[in-house]
Amino acid sequence: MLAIEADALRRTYTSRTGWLKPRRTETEAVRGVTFEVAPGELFGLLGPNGAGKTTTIKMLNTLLLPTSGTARVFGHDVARDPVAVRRRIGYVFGGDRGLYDRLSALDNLRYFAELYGVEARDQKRRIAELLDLVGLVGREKESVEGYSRGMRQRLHIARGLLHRPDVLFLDEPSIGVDPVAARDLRRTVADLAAAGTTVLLTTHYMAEADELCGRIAVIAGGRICALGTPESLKSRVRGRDVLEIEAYGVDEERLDRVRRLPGVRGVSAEDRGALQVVTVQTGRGSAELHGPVLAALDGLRIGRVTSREPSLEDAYITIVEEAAGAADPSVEPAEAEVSADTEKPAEAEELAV
Ligand SMILES: Nc1ncnc2c1ncn2[C@@H]1O[C@H](COP(=O)(O)OP(=O)(O)OP(=O)(O)O)[C@@H](O)[C@H]1O
Repeated sequence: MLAIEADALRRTYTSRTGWLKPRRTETEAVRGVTFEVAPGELFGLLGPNGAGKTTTIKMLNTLLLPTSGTARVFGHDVARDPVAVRRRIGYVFGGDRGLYDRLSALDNLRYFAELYGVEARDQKRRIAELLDLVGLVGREKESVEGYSRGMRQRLHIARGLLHRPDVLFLDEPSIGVDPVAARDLRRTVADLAAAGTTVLLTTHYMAEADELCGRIAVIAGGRICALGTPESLKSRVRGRDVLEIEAYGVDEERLDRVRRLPGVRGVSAEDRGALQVVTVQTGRGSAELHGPVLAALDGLRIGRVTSREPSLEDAYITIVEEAAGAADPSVEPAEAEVSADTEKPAEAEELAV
């Protein structure tokens, strides 16, 4: 049996804007998403801001009703049998919500164990196991107020696992976590999957997705635009070389000049402190493009120039840009079926089972 089956899932949000003349606005957040996750798989959902990742997760974990389409978790339909689904899942989201700061980690876990209906005789052993899994042994009696972000995130994961869920949804777990703590967090997630828990992870950190995920779905504009192993996604940009140029004061005009050069397949720029890093994807063995690219950036102070193999991030940027290019705004997506009972989100923000 599959751990997760999403079949043509759609979700349209309806909101009212304006005070004197209220208007109904519809946002098609998820527009027909289909994928399957096998038991024990570590599956990644990647996509730009507003792509529909959280909405997809909220439909799978029963916090939101789909507008149309179906989803099942270990065979239980999320809309028809939400209680059975909730018994099999845990949900951990990034950020600061969801823990009691004044309480110790131990008391937080005891409280949530009660809430999740963990049998009294199992609680002590289960909490000890989880503190060990997330590396908080020795710190469990300290109040959470004094915890770092990384420690909080690991405590969140322990909380999400108290009732031994078969599937764990991790929505941007490493947001705001420093690199060392993020590495520990990745180890915890990898251990979890190795022990048989199915994990559905969303992240904006490509290196994290590359290291952890067996398969990845890239979602943009509410649709899946690529699905496969990290290697198969990277193979989309295989045969390309990546040129990275550190520069100061990069502007759109110069980037456009680089984009227009023959042999250039993609260009992006990212702020890194006072400078920008311009990433140029070119055909393989295109050392001859170094000169023209630098000439197109003429007038800027240039730092280091390096050439490297494409990464998952390069593949991801290409996939998302191609999807944005392919989306034709003049073509209306198929009609969404908005019915009264799917307009309001389910009340529960916490998953009590
Ligand atoms: N409650 C809501 N009411 C109206 N629109 C919403 C609501 N929640 C999300 N949206 C819209 O739905 C779209 C998808 O949002 P969603 O949060 O699922 O994206 P995401 O991929 O998780 O983004 P991010 O990476 O920024 O978290 C966005 O356009 C967002 O503005």
